[in-house]
Amino acid sequence: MPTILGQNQYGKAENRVVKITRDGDTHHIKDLNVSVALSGDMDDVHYSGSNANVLPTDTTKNTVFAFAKEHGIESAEQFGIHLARHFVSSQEPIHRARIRIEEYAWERIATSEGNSKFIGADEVKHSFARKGMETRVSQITYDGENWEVISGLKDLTVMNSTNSEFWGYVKDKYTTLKEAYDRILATDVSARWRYNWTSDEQHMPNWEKSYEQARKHMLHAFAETYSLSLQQTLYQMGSRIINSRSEIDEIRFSLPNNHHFLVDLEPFGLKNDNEVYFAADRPYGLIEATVLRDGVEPKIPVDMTNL
Ligand SMILES: O=c1[nH]c(=O)c2[nH]c(=O)[nH]c2[nH]1
Repeated sequence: MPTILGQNQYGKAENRVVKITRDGDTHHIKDLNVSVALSGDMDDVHYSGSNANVLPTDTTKNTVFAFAKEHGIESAEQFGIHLARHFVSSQEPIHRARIRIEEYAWERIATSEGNSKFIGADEVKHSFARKGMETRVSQITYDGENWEVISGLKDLTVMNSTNSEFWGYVKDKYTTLKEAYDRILATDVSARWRYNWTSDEQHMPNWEKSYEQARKHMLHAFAETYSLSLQQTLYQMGSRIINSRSEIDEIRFSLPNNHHFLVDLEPFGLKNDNEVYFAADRPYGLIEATVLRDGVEPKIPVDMTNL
């Protein structure tokens, strides 16, 4: 044989598993990206195509999701140890398992007012923002006379682990979506808001405070809205800002609907009680709209991605 097989490994990469643990109405999230790589007696499959030693990569994916239910996710390390031990000890031909895990950190959306039935002391029990992801953006335009200031943010990832439904939609012969009465609502907020300040340089808005307040109102509205659609949540987020910040007249959102699908664990004899989700990255719904102070002209471009 003129060639020989060198190092090899296989498995399912990037299994996006989200586990919600419900402690009464306080929820906890574990959000992992788990990649499995197995190696062992795999000469035959490469040389002759015999799959006799091959545990399918699809099975390694199922194992990740089933283990999230069966063993929980105490820590990424503990979860990885369980998985690696399982593959090596249950499959004779597999001698080595490498589990790589990225963990995405979430923090609770803090609120101050305590003004809603969904709000605890100072944290919402089921609303989270991904740590350290967002970027603040601004665009300043001046023609020698007038200013236009548009500010905003992108990649602010938020999640409600309950208080979201989606049903009553149009159904045609291609509709397969099941109505949802308790789903995860997650999005990466991209928002741009326009200030009505145009010329009086003695009376500029306080940009820092305004940004901080707009962001806060947006997050509170996200957390406090019992959502029947992402469109409804979007409108609530926008109108909360317009109603609380007189210096802002217009806000435009681009909100991907980051789908979380409940994993079917029945084939493994496990019940999935809204605990283990597959976080899909694409395709995603994309919900976009402008919210305006009544009577003002919209000026933020429909396609604001370059803004
Ligand atoms: O909040 C939603 N809005 C939609 O328009 C939509 N469409 C869909 O399939 N799921 C959802 N969710």
